[in-house]
Amino acid sequence: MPGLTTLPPFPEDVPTHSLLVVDYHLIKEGDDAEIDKLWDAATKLGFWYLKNHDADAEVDAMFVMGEETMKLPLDEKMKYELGDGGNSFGYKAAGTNAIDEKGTPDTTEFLNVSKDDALAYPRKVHRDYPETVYAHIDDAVKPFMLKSIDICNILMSTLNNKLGLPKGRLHELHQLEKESHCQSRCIKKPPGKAVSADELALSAHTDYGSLSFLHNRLGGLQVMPPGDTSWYYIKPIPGHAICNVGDALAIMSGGILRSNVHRVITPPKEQAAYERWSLVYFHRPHDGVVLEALVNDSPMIADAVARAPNPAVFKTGETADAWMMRRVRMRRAKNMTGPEAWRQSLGTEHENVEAARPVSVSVY
Ligand SMILES: O=C(O)CCC(=O)C(=O)O
Ligand SMILES: [Fe+2]
Repeated sequence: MPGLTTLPPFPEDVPTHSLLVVDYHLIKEGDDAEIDKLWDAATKLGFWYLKNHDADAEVDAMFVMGEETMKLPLDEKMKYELGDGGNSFGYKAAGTNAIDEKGTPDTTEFLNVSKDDALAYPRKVHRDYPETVYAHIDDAVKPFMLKSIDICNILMSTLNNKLGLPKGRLHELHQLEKESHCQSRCIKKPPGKAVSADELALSAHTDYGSLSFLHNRLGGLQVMPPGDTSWYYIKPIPGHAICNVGDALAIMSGGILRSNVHRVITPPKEQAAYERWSLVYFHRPHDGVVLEALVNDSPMIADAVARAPNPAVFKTGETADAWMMRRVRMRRAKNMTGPEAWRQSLGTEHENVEAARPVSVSVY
């Protein structure tokens, strides 16, 4: 099982970025100092470790489900492939996403399960999934989703209050009962070809949605901190999830919350020879929510937008649904017709990466 295999330790001698460690229990209890720490993390880098999340058993069960699914014959998995139209639920085969504007194919497989399909099971909302998903719907998929949703909701409402928004405002835009692109994602990356190669598994991106609740075992995830031009590994720490802010919350908050650019490359040093597994829950606004800064709900947000060098970024005019589908569609290798297609696949990383390092978008 991916979570339990003995893996080489994360090396000490690679450039690593430390993250603040936020204690979920303390956040839930409303501890002021811990809430300030979360605020610091969400506004400065947009990434943090989350400890005491009590989701380890659910995460391990999802890795079992993910491994069983990835072991199915390719032609079976292909029955559930996402396709090239912008759908993000189902199986993403290796080689179907582009990692650059030239259309270089990726090497990672995903299994994305919709929150709507999982929670409505046995009713189908969006699509069917491989039999392994249904075999584990009650012992893995639903428990993982429900736990992740609870955690994201608590973090989000804490940020809601710090942003000076009326109580429950962000919650109104992320209603569980409404259809959304919320999903779990299991990712499998094959062993790297060369120990030293910076082979890209996921090219530089920002996450589409509001909050991501990530679990990985091997290194490979990297961030480019604000104002920096280098990539730094985020060290996986047992029992610590990695959380990050996505574009939707960055936009709604007028840029106060940071959706930081990140990527995944071959795990460092001896870890490169191993399969890399990761698991994410993506918390996203429900379909139909227009992505724009909540300037009428918070003076703090209104002020941030008024001072922004490019306020247009915070009034996209696009719904969460359209935003997601455009970006997913334009990352497909088949649709990658050049720089304009690549640009359309980007979210706020366009601004972040361009500002920090103009060459990195075209390199990766
Ligand atoms: O696999 C990881 O560590 C990160 C995955 C990620 O960034 C994503 O799926 O958006
Ligand atoms: Fe990501």
